[in-house]
Parts: sequence; structure tokens; C-alpha cells
Amino acid sequence: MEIIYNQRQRRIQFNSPAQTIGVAAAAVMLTVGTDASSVTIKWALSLLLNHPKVLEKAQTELDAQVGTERLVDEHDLSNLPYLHNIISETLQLYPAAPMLVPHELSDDFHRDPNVWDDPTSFKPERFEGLQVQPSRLVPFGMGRKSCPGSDLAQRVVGLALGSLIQSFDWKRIGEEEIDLAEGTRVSMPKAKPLEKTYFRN
Ligand code: HEM
Repeated sequence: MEIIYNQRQRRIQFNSPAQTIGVAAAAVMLTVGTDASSVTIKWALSLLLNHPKVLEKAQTELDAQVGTERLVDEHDLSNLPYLHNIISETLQLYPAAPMLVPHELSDDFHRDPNVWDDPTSFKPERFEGLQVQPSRLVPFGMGRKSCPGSDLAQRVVGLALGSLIQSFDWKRIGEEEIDLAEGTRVSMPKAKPLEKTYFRN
């Protein structure tokens, strides 16, 4: 591909309209991919705030595997199965890019009671011992057109979520549970923004 910088007009040109469309589409996908990852982190934190015992278990795993002197890094991820289970369960319940998959027939495929026991409950334990590969999760799509960013997304979400769990003791502001209503953008954000109080002893 030939990319030309047009100095007078101060803009980058591609040598065909098809290339321009291709590069624009890639930029959109990268933006949507980044958005999907950050939306997934917010859903995971919201679910953890509503399930303090799961949060405590994740913190215990991080403290045992990584310790309290440093933040989680990429090499630790393979030793943090429970953190992965939380991410898998979050993606099953709130897949961050449902509107990217126009060829999916059922909008509730990720909560199918024929596939998942008690599908609407947040139970990361259901993935225990399953060795789930990110690319095999339905929220990343299936087959040849499945998400090429699934591995990256799992790492980014794992590192960000792990660091947030390590660094703060997350608590809800009051007794009331976090509202888990779904918004309507492409990456299915939370309808209501996540508010929280947090501290780490
Ligand atoms: C939690 C985060 C993410 C989720 C849930 C997600 C989900 C999806 C889904 C459902 C598709 C459509 C698959 C299909 O058509 O069957 C898709 C496509 C795609 N995703 Fe992701 N994605 C995420 C993160 C990312 C990241 C981080 C990147 C890249 C940096 C990325 C790049 C792409 C690209 C380029 C496509 C289009 C593939 C094609 O049409 O051939 N995604 N993603």
C-alpha cells in the first residue's frame, strides 16, 4: 500500500478509494475494539461491586500469585484462572460488542439456558476447569469472521482489571446494588455510569 503525505493540504492520502475505505474501516474497528475493552472492564467492576465475595476471591488470588509489592504484569496472567473466569463470565453476560455481529440470530444466545446453568447469574465458578480459550468465547464471534483482537482484549482487560482489584478495595456507595441496565451504543455500555467509592488499606 502506498501512503502519501500531501504537504500543501497537510493530509495523508492513499493511492486508491478502496485503500482509504480499508484504512478508515480499520481505524473504526480499532476504536470499537478499544471501546469494547473499556466497556468490559466497567461491566466487570459493576458485577464485582454487586458480588463482594467474588471480588474478595479475586483479590485473594492476586495477593497469592502476584503479592502486594507490585502490580500484575503479562507473565502473571496465566497464573490467574479466577480473574480469567470473571472476564469470561462478564463477557457471557454483557458481551461488549453485540451489535457488531449482524449475522447472529438470537440476541440472547449468550444467556441460553440450554448451554448455561442458571445463565443470568454472575458465577465465574462455572468456568472452573474448562480452560476457555478467548477466541472460543461466543462474545468474540465465531469462525473466520471472529474478532482478531480477542487475545489482545483478554490481556488488556486482565491487566487493567487485575491492577484495579489490586490497588483498591472497591465498595458500593450505599446498600443499593449497581444498576446493570444495558445502554444502546455499538459496544453495549452500561445505561447508567459506574459510580463507586474505593480504598486500599
Ligand atoms: C472485549 C473486547 C472485544 C470484544 C467483546 C470484541 C468483539 C468482537 C465481535 C463480536 C466482532 C465481530 C465478529 C463477527 O463478525 O463474527 C469483532 C470483530 C472485530 N474486532 Fe473485536 N472485540 C473486542 C476487542 C477488540 C480489540 C481490542 C481489537 C483490536 C485492537 C478488535 C478488533 C476487531 C476487528 C478488526 C474486527 C473485525 C474482524 C472482521 O470483520 O474480519 N476487537 N470483535
